Amino acid sequence: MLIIGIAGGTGCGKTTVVNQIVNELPENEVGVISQDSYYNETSHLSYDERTKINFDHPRAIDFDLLYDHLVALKNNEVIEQPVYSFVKHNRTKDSILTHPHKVMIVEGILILTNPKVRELFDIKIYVHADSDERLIRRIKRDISERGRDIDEVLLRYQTTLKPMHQQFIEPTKEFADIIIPNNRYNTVAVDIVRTIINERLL
Ligand SMILES: Nc1ncnc2c1ncn2[C@@H]1O[C@H](COP(=O)(O)OP(=O)(O)O)[C@@H](O)[C@H]1O
Ligand SMILES: Nc1ccn([C@@H]2O[C@H](COP(=O)(O)O)[C@@H](O)[C@H]2O)c(=O)n1
Repeated sequence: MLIIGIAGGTGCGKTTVVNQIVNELPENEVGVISQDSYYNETSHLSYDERTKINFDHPRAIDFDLLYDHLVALKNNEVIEQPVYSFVKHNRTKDSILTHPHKVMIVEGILILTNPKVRELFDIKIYVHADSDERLIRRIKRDISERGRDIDEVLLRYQTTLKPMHQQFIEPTKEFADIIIPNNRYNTVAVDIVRTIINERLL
């Protein structure tokens, strides 16, 4: 199994890059794990308390569960990937049966911050987009897809997104084997990554 970690700040285009890679690979050979599925289970908190969580800090993520799931997949076991709701700020009661594949892609803002999880990646990729570009994309996406309004996104950006990006996310660029510049759609970089995957799969 080849495990690829794809990190980068919110709105840099990780999900988009993953989809571009996946679309060009045979369906049965690739599986995707999202770090967002591994936000801590917080049912013991009220909705208001959950809105105050710093979702851009590594301690918001259940890295132990993510690590155990990746090891299980490596051992050819099927896992139950949790499903996360950005509207409820919590895991739902659902899970997705995720089967091991020749290529497993793990994407998320903080996945390169955890040393144990980082060690499991055969290829580490960091997607870069400038902060103004990421903010614009985040505003549009959170309003259209995640039930937020402009004030919520901007407040979160100033109080947590920006400082956490500088403290935890941007520094993980140094762990990357490949950095993809993604201020514009970068089909050349995606082609290169796909070629590397195909070579490793031979
Ligand atoms: N290179 C790009 N240029 C313009 N818009 C992009 C680009 N990559 C992604 N987007 C858009 O930006 C938003 C956030 O992208 P997404 O892939 O969800 O980022 P991430 O997973 O890193 O948060 C989406 O609406 C997506 O369509
Ligand atoms: N309840 C939540 C949980 C997380 N977020 C934000 O999601 C971002 C990570 O997802 P990307 O797809 O953008 O990589 C992260 O910046 C969290 O602030 C949220 O808004 N609400």
